[in-house]
Amino acid sequence: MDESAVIQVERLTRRYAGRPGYEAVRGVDFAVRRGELFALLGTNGAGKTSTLEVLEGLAQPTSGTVRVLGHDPYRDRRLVRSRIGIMLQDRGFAADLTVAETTKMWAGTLSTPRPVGEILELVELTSRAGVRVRQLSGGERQRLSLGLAIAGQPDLLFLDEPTAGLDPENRQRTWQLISRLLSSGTTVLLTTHYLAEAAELADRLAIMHHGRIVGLGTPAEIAGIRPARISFHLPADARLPSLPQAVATVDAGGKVFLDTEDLQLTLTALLAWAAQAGIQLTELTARPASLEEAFLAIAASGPIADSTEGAAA
Ligand SMILES: Nc1ncnc2c1ncn2[C@@H]1O[C@H](COP(=O)(O)OP(=O)(O)OP(=O)(O)O)[C@@H](O)[C@H]1O
Repeated sequence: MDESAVIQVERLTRRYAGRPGYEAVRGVDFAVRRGELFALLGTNGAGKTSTLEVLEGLAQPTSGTVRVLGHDPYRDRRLVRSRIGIMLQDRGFAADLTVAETTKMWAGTLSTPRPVGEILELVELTSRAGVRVRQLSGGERQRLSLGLAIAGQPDLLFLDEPTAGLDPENRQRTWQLISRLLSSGTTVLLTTHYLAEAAELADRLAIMHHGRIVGLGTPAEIAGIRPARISFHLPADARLPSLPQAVATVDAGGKVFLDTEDLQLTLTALLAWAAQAGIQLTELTARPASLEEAFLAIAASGPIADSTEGAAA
């Protein structure tokens, strides 16, 4: 066990009653370090929610060990609950209460709540304090939900799809709020379907696929499983030599793409050749693979063979 970890998950499995032999989570290991934002990504039905429910103390693992802030989140729920915040996707707000009343009511249930004014300030809802919840926009409602999640000054914050359905401007605003929380030392576990969100916010991330973790690392490390890409136009009479580590393709418009495992090596060779031959490479771009490309490659890989699938529970 890593004693410095805020969340420690070892060989976690989760099987649902009524689906004999079907494991939604199949031996998952990961640790979340103090102060980091760790994102859990996955294809649909990959097992993110099933994992999250165990971490939040809402369900027991079928097997394996989970520690949250040093405790078993299910058995020691009382100890853990006061130190975590959970932002739910669909919090059932009372539509007729105002923003301030909703926040005050929630803060009243907590042992060490922040003052209501501070909560509203943190999620930029001060000017909406007297507005009824039913009149809030989708973005404001999500920010209220975030406000309630941080009301108890949690050491650990669970954010389940915090920007689902938001427009780009509101998404950016929520990202800024989350970044601010991180800089104040809160540890965050985020699940999201927006890869750009994970790329922007996550220190490290895990990609789940069919109940397993199939990629774990920084966004750059995960993106690095796919080749980098160089693209350019060549003059019609030029012939490209063979370049180290590169696989070349040409599209119908004559644009050349070089996929490479070693961007620096291939690019250096390309530029040296062009300089020596006096060739102008127009519209030249070079970039590493994106998190999205890596994710799509993983998602396209299909189910992972597993001897427990279909076996008796
Ligand atoms: N209560 C349940 N009973 C039986 N099977 C379930 C139950 N909840 C989830 N499952 C199944 O377990 C698998 C994992 O589901 P889970 O909701 O954890 O995935 P997810 O990664 O959160 O998916 P999504 O991104 O689509 O929300 C899916 O095949 C799902 O149908």
